[in-house]
Amino acid sequence: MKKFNRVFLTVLDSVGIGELEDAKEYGDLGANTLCNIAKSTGGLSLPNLQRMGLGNIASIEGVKPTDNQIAYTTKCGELSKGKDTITGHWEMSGILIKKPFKVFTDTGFPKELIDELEKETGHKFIGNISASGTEIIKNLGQEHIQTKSLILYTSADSVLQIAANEEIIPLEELYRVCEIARKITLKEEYKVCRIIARPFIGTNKENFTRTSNRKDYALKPPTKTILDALCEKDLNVVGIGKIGDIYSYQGITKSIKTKSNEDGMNKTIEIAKEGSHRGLIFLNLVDFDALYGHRRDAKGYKGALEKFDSQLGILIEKLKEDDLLIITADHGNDPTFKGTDHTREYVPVLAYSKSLTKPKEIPTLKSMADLGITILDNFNEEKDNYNFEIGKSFLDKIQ
Ligand SMILES: O=P(O)(O)O[C@H]1O[C@H](CO)[C@@H](O)[C@H]1O
Ligand SMILES: [Mn+2]
Ligand SMILES: [Mn+2]
Repeated sequence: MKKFNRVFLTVLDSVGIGELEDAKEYGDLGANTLCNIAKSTGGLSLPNLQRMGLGNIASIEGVKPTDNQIAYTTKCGELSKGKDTITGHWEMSGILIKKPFKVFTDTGFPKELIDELEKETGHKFIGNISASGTEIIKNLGQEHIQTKSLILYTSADSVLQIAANEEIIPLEELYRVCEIARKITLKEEYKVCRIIARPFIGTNKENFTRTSNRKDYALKPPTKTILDALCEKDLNVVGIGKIGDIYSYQGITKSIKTKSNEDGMNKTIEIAKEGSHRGLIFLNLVDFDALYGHRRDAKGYKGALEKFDSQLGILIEKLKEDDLLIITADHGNDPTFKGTDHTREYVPVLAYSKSLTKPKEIPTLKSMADLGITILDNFNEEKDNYNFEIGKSFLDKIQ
């Protein structure tokens, strides 16, 4: 079987491709991030994804199906209970989340938790509701500047987010507060998946802008992941963008921060050019989700997809014969859908290498873990034996 020297796993954060069978349980019937963006904006122009075969996975306005696809294509479901970033990425690395992470969407956080936070950090907190991050800084930013109280909020995800103006609360102080919040919320009754520092700048609600100094403090993966298994084989596992944060730096040999999708792609292209080091280059492009999906900005989302597509052309060109590129997503976030939260969807899968002989459509994958297991399979030697609860390799199908 053909093996690859490096695997580039690229997660287009929130780029779903249609409702999953259980979408109803999530209130997400009808969600389809890619198709609805295309429909509502007069079609997408994605020449590189088109030649890879994206238009063969679903009917996307502007993206034509092709008989000469250059990548293997399919879509992939999610077995875990949840539709957030951590659940999706952890599933890719072999972890099945059976019990959804704790959320405080409808209630806000209990008073006891806020009291403890105030006591331990020496700060006051305002907000404590479920909100869109850009809206809440608009609404409470002025009060925050006047009183120096920190803005605390949640969403439909299992998150406790703390927003503060960088000129009022120095970044290091915000990070310190988030670390304390992380410790407190390790208690079972408060156990949210992530604490997120949400720094912003600006002087009034017209110009408050969040900065790229966002920092996530996630729970540690509960068990060994496929990333750990790769590290144990002395392979490189390079996390680009928020990958490091998502895995609490477990199973990562090198982490590279990024400022934007464009920056993430540029850094990935640089690595592609270098062409050494066996292993996994794991990239997350979060702008799709954070700047456009949650903001319900279909036009902006379209622009980001088209920008990605143009950089993808460069990446494809720079990849070596024995590199494998897999493009996928971690959940949906349909900007034409109600609310401002993620949507329970299939994700696209495109697998490309210069050395592939006859790319075609392959059967739908049941679990995102199939991606991780395929990567592990790629680096596996006969003697190796790993026990992951989920995941089936499709390496034999993409030869
Ligand atoms: O509205 P903002 O702050 O961007 O929040 C979004 O980002 C967080 C983490 O992905 C989630 O809470 C989601 O709702
Ligand atoms: Mn995500
Ligand atoms: Mn999100």
